[in-house]
Amino acid sequence: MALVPYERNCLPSLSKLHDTSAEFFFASHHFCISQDWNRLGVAAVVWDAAVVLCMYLELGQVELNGRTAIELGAGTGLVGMVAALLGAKVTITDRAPALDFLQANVRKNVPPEKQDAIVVSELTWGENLERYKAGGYDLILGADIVYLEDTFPALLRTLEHLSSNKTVVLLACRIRYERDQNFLDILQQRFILQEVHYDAQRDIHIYRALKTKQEL
Ligand SMILES: C[S@@+](CC[C@H](N)C(=O)[O-])C[C@H]1O[C@@H](n2cnc3c(N)ncnc32)[C@H](O)[C@@H]1O
Repeated sequence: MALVPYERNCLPSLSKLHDTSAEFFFASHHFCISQDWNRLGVAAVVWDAAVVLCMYLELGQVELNGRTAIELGAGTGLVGMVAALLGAKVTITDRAPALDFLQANVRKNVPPEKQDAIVVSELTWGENLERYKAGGYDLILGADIVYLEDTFPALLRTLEHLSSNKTVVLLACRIRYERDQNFLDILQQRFILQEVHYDAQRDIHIYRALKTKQEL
């Protein structure tokens, strides 16, 4: 059963959707990501936003080496794994039903010497946030996590809880509906928001959010 309801025009192309694996080359490493749309829905396919965020991380414009990062709504965990291979210590999170699949992808794709750089952990937005250190991360990563209006207040609370004044939030988004833009407008009331990248081929925007004014 799908984890969350979906809308037809939100989906990756049907051919990609039913592939049981997807292959990528990032951070000098070959990834073979297992996918299982039929069993787990949105959390078990690699979305274009994840691919574009990995490409952006590879550009080196964000320091990852020795940094602590957390990925929200990680799905297959591709972004978090790439961040770890680029030098970060990463907590890769999603809702409980997605975690076994996510953990299996991490075990399968991350070389043994890098496994210690990754922790897979449950984080449902807005819930039990005290389990995660307030302001405890240098970097917060999210690919295609702005899509369910009901979750927007909880997602905002989560971003606020995890961010310090030095945290960089990177959100890779396809803006499908007015409500997605509304979330960014609300985010902009609490964070300094800037579009830092746009992939025209895949129609994915990357936004950087910072809690307070600082040197960009
Ligand atoms: C469209 S998928 C994106 C997955 C992955 N980031 C990617 O781009 O390939 C949205 C992800 O957000 C997660 N998600 C949805 N609602 C959530 C919530 N309330 N708390 C935590 N994660 C949630 C889903 O389980 C899913 O993995």
